[in-house]
Amino acid sequence: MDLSTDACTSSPNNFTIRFVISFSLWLTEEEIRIKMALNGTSYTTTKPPPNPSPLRNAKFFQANMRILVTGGAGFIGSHLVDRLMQNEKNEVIVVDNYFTGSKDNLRQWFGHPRFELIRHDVTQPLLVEVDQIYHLACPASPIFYKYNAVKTIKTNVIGTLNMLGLAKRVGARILLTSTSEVYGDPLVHPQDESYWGNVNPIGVRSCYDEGKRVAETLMFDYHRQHGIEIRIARIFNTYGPRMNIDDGRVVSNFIAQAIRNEPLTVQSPGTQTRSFCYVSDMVDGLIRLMEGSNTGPINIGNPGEFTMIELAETVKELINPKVEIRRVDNTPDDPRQRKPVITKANELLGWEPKIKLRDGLPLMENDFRQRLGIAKNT
Ligand SMILES: NC(=O)c1ccc[n+]([C@@H]2O[C@H](COP(=O)([O-])OP(=O)(O)OC[C@H]3O[C@@H](n4cnc5c(N)ncnc54)[C@H](O)[C@@H]3O)[C@@H](O)[C@H]2O)c1
Ligand SMILES: O=C(O)[C@H]1O[C@H](OP(=O)(O)OP(=O)(O)OC[C@H]2O[C@@H](n3ccc(=O)[nH]c3=O)[C@H](O)[C@@H]2O)[C@H](O)[C@@H](O)[C@@H]1O
Repeated sequence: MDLSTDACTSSPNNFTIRFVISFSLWLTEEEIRIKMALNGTSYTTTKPPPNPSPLRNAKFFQANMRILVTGGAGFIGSHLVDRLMQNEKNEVIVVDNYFTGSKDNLRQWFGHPRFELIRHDVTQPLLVEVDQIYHLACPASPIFYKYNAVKTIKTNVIGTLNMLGLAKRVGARILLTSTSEVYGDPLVHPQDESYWGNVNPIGVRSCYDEGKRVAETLMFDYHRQHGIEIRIARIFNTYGPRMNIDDGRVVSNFIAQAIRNEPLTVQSPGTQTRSFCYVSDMVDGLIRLMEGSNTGPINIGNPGEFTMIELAETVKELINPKVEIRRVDNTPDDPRQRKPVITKANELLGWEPKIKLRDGLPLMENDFRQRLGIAKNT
């Protein structure tokens, strides 16, 4: 046993702790943790989950895995639910406050014995018995997350704290959908997970960027301090069917504009870049991350990088060659470039995106045409 825990000697508390560490042959987990902290080493072991609550068996249907999806009525969340529901050993509980999501996205599962939908705001505590938590709840479109900035940061901080508290109580594994926006307006290009970012802490986007950064911090603090099993995905711009038509994000804007024969609004300068991932690839990456053994953070995104002018030209070519491309003002703090390094996702999860932008855009066009009631060639 290493007795050289001399980091602090003055405080009586530390003296007592050292005494206990030195003279106890059977160290409790808490004692080992304190000893490691005094040594300056980090504590990353994972506690076994607590005994399942009797409530875990309260329903007549016994799934192998009970999975909570927060924000499950939203764009990515509803596609994730579809995929999880395909496995008949899964039971899925969705909680959502419908701020940017819609019950319509989950209509196909209403009445299914393995599915439950709860109207709930994650800034309030939640008591359910689950084995896994996919924590997505948070508005994602800049227009919507800026609309009530204080609520956005509460959702990111208090919401994540509540879900971590739930994970701790029931011993569930929790996955956070973080964002490439933790890299801010990156000074390193492309971005890998070791980059700490360049984020404005007091800007109009900070409720989201800094909110997600604190959410990541909370995840790692619960992991180190309480042994919670965590997974963090850093998602890069994702697109696909079910995005809100007037969502404000660039792909949904351009597709809706092209279908309605309205000018495509390229925000200045138009040379800013993004890398767009199709939603089915994203869901595949999230499930692999949850099921794998790595905590992350792991970038999940498609490294194909496009300027906004290139995106507008592609949408024009594929959807409406007659449409005008119009330059409009940008919003503050818009990141100038963004492209993920996905080596970690590839090596640790065996994941890479399959759908190219040119193949994904028409799939989204079909969904938008159906919802807008505008057929092709009219
Ligand atoms: N789509 C992307 O490009 C992208 C990129 C990076 C990160 N993400 C993250 O992925 C997650 C899902 O994004 P999305 O594109 O599906 O967005 P979305 O807006 O479609 O979905 C978010 C869902 O969360 C719900 N929600 C918001 N605040 C809530 C609260 N306080 N309590 C309960 N529910 C709440 C909304 O009603 C909605 O259903 C978000 O956490 C987002 O930050 C998305
Ligand atoms: O993937 C991410 O990490 C983040 O990506 C997006 O944030 P952002 O990239 O700013 O998304 P958009 O609003 O779609 O803007 C992308 C670019 O398109 C431009 N844009 C947007 C809308 C438009 O009509 N025209 C246009 O040129 C913007 O100026 C910006 O440069 C998401 O909305 C965030 O939730 C997410 O976390």
